Amino acid sequence: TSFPRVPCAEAFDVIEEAIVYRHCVPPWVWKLQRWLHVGWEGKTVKAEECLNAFLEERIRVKMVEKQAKESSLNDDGDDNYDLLMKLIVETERLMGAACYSSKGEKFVRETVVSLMVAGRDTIAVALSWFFWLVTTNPGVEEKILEELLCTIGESGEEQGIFSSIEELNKMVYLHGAISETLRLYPSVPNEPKQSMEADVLPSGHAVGKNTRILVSIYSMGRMEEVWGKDWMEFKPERWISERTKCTIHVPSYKFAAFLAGPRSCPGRKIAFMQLKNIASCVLRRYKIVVVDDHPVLPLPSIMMFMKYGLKVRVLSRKPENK
Ligand code: HEM
Repeated sequence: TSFPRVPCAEAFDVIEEAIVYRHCVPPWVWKLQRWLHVGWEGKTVKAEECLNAFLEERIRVKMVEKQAKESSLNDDGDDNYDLLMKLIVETERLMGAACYSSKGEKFVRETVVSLMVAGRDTIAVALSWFFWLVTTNPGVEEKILEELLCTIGESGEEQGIFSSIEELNKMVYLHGAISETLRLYPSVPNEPKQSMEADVLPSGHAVGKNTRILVSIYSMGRMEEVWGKDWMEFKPERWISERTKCTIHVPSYKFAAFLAGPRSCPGRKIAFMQLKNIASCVLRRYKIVVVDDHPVLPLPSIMMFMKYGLKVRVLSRKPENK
């Protein structure tokens, strides 16, 4: 069986590929293609129209919801909004209602696209690599399940797993397994940067003005001098202090999956929350078995996609309850 088609998700894939494409051809080529609506750029223009129409509709629905909430006689001042509602409210507050109607909607739509680019495939690819690593290291899977049982007990299943951030924070071993996944298979494997001025790197290498540098986050996670002789091993224990049994703080210049410095990922905490929640919901209910002889290889791209996806069998852990 195959999954249902989701046109806006397909449009999103085309737009993401355009980012890679534009790095591979001279700018005049893709700009001309875009102007003529041909080639990959022709597809991208259509994909943008599809995605924009989807987002405009979602924003319109949210605006109606917001107005209904504001005019409701029972408005109790509850500001427990979802992210999109919050974004609309804040944009309106900062721009003023008049300016919002001309520029605000575009701003909200573009912000949503940025968050989707930043937070969609990064999480999806991290989960693929996580499930592959965990299910091919059964000892790790057992320890995660044990930790889950200690943290939320049997009843957690009905309650939707974690009931608080405190509970989530207790999942130290799972945190280690996710960090270890991102060390070996960072969702963003390479970071291209360009120098604005000539400089000298801490290593002593001179860098000229306007020079392109490719930081390989993938290689940094696999350097013996940084991670030790066992760098190839998938070891969640690496992230846990033997003395305190708590998560060890690893500086972002060593573990660079979320990059370091002022432009590092602001979604890091949300990412860990999502990854921990999804990983434990799935592992608790299902045993994932990777199909024999399925080749698991990274695809050279802006994201650490699996070249052939991850083919698995999903077995219920509690067949008697089904
Ligand atoms: C496993 C998950 C994630 C990883 C590995 C990751 C990694 C990164 C990296 C390496 C960057 C720097 C990109 C660059 O400068 O070229 C970045 C930027 C960013 N990330 Fe994440 N990210 C993840 C999830 C998320 C999520 C869930 C969100 C938000 C919901 C998010 C929001 C952002 C934003 C807004 C930026 C741009 C920051 C800026 O340019 O100043 N990320 N992320």
